[in-house]
Amino acid sequence: MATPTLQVALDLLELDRAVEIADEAVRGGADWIEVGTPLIKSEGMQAVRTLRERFPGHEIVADMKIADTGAVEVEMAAKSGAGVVCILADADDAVIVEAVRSARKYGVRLMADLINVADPVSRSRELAALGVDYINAHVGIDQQMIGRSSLDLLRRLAGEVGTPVAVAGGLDAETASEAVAAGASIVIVGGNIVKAADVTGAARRVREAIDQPEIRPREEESQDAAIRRLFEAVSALNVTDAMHRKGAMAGVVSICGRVKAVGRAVTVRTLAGDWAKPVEAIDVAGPGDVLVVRNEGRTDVAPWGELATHSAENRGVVGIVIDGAVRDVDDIREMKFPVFATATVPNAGEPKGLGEINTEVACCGQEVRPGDWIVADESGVVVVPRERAYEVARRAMEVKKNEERIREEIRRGRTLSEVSELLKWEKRH
Ligand SMILES: O=C([C@H](O)CO)[C@H](O)[C@H](O)COP(=O)(O)O
Repeated sequence: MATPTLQVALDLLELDRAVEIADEAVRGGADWIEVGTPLIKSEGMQAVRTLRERFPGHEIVADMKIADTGAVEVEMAAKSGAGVVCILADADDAVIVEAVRSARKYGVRLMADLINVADPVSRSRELAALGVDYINAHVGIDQQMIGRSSLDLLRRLAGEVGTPVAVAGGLDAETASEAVAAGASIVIVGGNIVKAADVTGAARRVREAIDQPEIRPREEESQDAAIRRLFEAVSALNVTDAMHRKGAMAGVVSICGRVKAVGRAVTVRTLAGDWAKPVEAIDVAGPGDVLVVRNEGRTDVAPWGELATHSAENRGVVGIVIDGAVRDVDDIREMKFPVFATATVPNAGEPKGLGEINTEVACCGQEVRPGDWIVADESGVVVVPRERAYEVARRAMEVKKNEERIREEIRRGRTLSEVSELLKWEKRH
């Protein structure tokens, strides 16, 4: 079998950064350079021309995702220097046929992107018959975030399609190996190379993985375990960024400084200062849960203190969030237990038992339902609706990865404004 091709996908918005990253990726062993769809939308065909000039020895792939006017769009990309042009597999046959005619005329190859195709095997056969050169088993970035897998798609095509098959969608060194073993001849990697601080190192790891595929047995992981693993690896900031800057509680701070809590919410609504329900909730909670207490928003009386914290810790509870005050702060700090509150106050109320456990509560500006996920650290507390938890956790990890490259570019001397291109992307009115 021929050595698989490594295609690096430059899904960036800015050409200078893309050229720099492409250069580093090529040094790590990337063969083909893909001008990603976001880059084409941001910089137009100039991105294809520039990369063609800067990398004369490498194939340039224009990820046009063509949906209409097949001939014209292939012509644009071909005349700008692309050798491979991407079209949506789902485009009408009329578009595909025109794109193929144009590709033949300008001496370029067509890659059909299976993103969102209902019957990938029969569509791939149809596309091959229409003259498409490569099939790309691609699961898009938004689809990856809800758990779709490009390897699953690739495996469905194995042995069914005559044309060379590419694969794209969240691949890294480990999954790139699996992709080659599953029959991919072109392995496309975007984020896991271009977002790395060390792009060359990341590309090299994928290169080695596809040249000498090594399949390690994968451990099964439940969705809950994956959510927890991802949330534990990111910050509360990454999580709110992933939620379009939403979900953060207002005015609640960490009592113990640098601590972190990740878990599902057990909610408590209590009459101000009535500490019976918060303490009873410890027995309702299980290991890995976070108690979220609404104390009517009052800060003059504490429904929580050191003894409750001890009891919660023993039970395996991993954090407490109080829309209200806490006391025994010195003892809690010694315990380094993650307690988040809006205030501290010495006096407790009485255990009268007025309130509810595990009903919806409004806490510091956020609705919290039992089972919602809480991610809390020194910057504050973020609530993630339970039905979106997996997607948000995946997106938060992407935010974190993205920041790795930005941090590296700042370290090299660019300003944050330059890296983020703030002026270019100011909203026009
Ligand atoms: O085609 C892509 C996507 O639709 C954005 O344009 C990506 O290039 C492709 O998914 C590869 O990127 P990663 O999924 O980040 O590896």
